[in-house]
Amino acid sequence: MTPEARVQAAIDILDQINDGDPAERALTNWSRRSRYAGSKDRAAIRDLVFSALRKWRSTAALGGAETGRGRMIGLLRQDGVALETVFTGNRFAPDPLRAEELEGGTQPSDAAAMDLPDWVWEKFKSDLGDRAADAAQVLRDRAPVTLRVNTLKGDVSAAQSRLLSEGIVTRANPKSATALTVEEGQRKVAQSDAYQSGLVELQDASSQAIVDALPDRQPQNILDYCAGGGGKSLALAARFPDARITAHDAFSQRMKDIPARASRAGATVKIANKAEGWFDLVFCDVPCSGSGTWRRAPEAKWRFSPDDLQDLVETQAEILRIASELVSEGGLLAYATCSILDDENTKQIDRFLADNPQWHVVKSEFYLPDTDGDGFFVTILTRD
Ligand SMILES: C[S@@+](CC[C@H](N)C(=O)[O-])C[C@H]1O[C@@H](n2cnc3c(N)ncnc32)[C@H](O)[C@@H]1O
Repeated sequence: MTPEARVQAAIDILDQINDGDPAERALTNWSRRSRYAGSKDRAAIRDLVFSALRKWRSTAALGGAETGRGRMIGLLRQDGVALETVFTGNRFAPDPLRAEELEGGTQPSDAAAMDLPDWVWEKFKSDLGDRAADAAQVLRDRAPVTLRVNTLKGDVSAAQSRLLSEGIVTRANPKSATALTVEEGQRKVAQSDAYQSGLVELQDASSQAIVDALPDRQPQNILDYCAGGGGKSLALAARFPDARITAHDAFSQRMKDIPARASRAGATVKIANKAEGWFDLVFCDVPCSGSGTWRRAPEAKWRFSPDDLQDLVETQAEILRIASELVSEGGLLAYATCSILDDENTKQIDRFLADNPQWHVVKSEFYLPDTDGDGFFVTILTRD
C-alpha cells in the first residue's frame, strides 16, 4: 500500500470508531476486508489510528472536523506533513483537500491542546501542579516497549546479548535494574527465543519499579490479591525466589494464563479463587483509572467519567479493607495503581489511615509517565 492509501484506511477505521466501534474491532474488521494489506501496512495503519486516538481532540481542532478525515488532516498538520502530498485523489488515496479544509482548523487550547477531557485536565492541574502539562503531553505519545529480565532465568547482560542476537536492540532503563527499553526490533520480541523461553517478559519499567520498592526483607508467603494476568505475581516471584506466591483475582477467569506464564518463567504461582489465610506480604495492584497508562489504551481516556472514578475509589477502599485483614502480624500491605490521580493514590491511603490508625506508611513512591515508563503509585504499609 502507498502511504496515502494507508492514510485513507486510517480515515475509514477512525470513522468506524467515531460511530461507536471499539478501536480493536474496527481494526480487525478492516483487516478482514483488506486481505491485500501486508503486515507493515497493518502496523503503519494501526500507528496512525492510535496516534489519532491519543490526540482525539487536538487533531479534530487542527483538522477542522470531528471525522476520520478531519482527524487525519489534523494529525498530519501537527506532524508537519505537506498535506497535498497525501490528499492527492490518486487511486486509493484520500480526495484532494477542499478550500475549507485547506483554510480550516483552529489551534486547540487548554484541555483540547492537552488531549484530555475538560474535567480530567482540571484534576491534572490541581493534583500535579506545574507537572500537569508534561504528564498530559507524554500521554499524547506512543509508549515505549519495555522488557523485564526474569532473573530466575538469567541476568541482564545475558538477556541483552541474547536479544541482540535476534535483532532486538535494548538499553538499560533507569527506573529498574531489571528493565530494558527496546530501541530496535520491537515487533520481533513476541516471537523471539529470549521471550519464548521466559528470559524476558513484556512489562513496563514503572510496573517493575513498584515491585523493586518493596523492602529487601524476604517474605515467605505472598498474596497477589488483584493478580489479573499475573504480571506482578511473576515479578514478585523473581524478586523473592524463596517465597510462596498465591495469585487471586475477583474475576478468576482473568488469571487463566498465569499457569502457562509461570511455567515459562520458571516460577511457581498458586491460584486461589478465594483469598484465605495469612500472608506476610499482600500486594494489591488495584483496578484503577489507568491514567498513568492512557497512551497504551487511549480510548480509556475518553470513556472515563466522574462516576467511574467514584466507583473505582469505592472498590479500591474495599480492597484495601479486605486485603489488610489478610496480612499477618508484622507483615506488609502494598497498595499500587497505574493512576496519577490523587483520589486513587494519596487520598485513598489517607482515608485508609484515618479509618485504620494502627497502620502506618513504610514507603511511598510515585512515578509520572515519561519516556522510560508509565505513571504508577505504590504505598507500602505495616501495622503497629
Ligand atoms: C490493575 S489490574 C491487575 C493487573 C495485574 N496485577 C498484572 O500485573 O498483570 C486489577 C485487577 O483487579 C481485579 N479486581 C477488580 N476488583 C477486584 C476485587 N474486588 N478484588 C480483587 N481483585 C479485583 C481485576 O479483575 C483486575 O484483574
